[in-house]
Amino acid sequence: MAKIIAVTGKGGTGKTATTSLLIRQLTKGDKVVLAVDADPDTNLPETLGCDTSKTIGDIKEYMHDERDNLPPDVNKESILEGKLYEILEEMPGYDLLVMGRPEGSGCYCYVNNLLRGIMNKLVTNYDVLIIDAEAGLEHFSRKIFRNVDDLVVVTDGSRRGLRTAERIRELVSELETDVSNIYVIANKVTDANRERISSTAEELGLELIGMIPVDEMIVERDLAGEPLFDLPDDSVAVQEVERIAQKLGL
Ligand SMILES: Nc1ncnc2c1ncn2[C@@H]1O[C@H](COP(=O)(O)OP(=O)(O)OP(=O)(O)O)[C@@H](O)[C@H]1O
Repeated sequence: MAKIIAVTGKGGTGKTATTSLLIRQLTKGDKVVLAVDADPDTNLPETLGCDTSKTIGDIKEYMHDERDNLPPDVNKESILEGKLYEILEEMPGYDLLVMGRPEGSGCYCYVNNLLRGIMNKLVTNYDVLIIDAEAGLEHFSRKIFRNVDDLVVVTDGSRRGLRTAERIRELVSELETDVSNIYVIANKVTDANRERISSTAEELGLELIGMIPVDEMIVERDLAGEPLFDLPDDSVAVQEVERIAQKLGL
């Protein structure tokens, strides 16, 4: 069974940057990795340097629209499965799937039910599934992913950010998804706020598994519109993510 890690956090905290650096780290090992961009903003492919435009959202739309036009004797599940494999991007060291746009109006229960079955089957091909999840965790509520081993909440170092992490922890107990562990990563940490972050996290009972410093290399790449995936090994963010990956048993 694949280990499932979901990375979440408020927009702008560095959730996507952190996810892509965790994927970068995973490609250094010999695990078979599936990365899923489940954030409708869809920034992960760009951050990874992957030029993809095909999404699960498009397939869902197709199945939703064509459901009544498909001959009754065709197996809808195999059509959906075939389409899913068509959009599965094979990257060096990992595969990538993009969830894409949110559903249109109408009921998607039928498509989602099919999709859930196929995803559960697909996941068995991998050692690790890493999901860039949206802050509100809607996909989890829709139970596409039933069990998550590690939910990693990325936050900035502010007290408010850490409080958001606390709220996400509360939200998780209301989801119909089983989450085994909840961890917090503080991102864009500076020497000035490092101590304060760890004491606040402790005070709030949050399990802080890493503090990623503000990294000038990330800032430069962001300005130049370059991916973070190929950051050099001496990037301070890369080094901290390496330690975090170890703590996550990756
Ligand atoms: N450790 C870091 N040091 C410097 N800049 C960083 C760091 N982490 C992220 N950033 C920058 O912060 C910005 C937000 O990061 P990112 O896009 O990963 O956030 P996000 O939480 O995924 O937001 P969204 O959901 O809106 O994409 C980007 O410009 C990114 O380059």
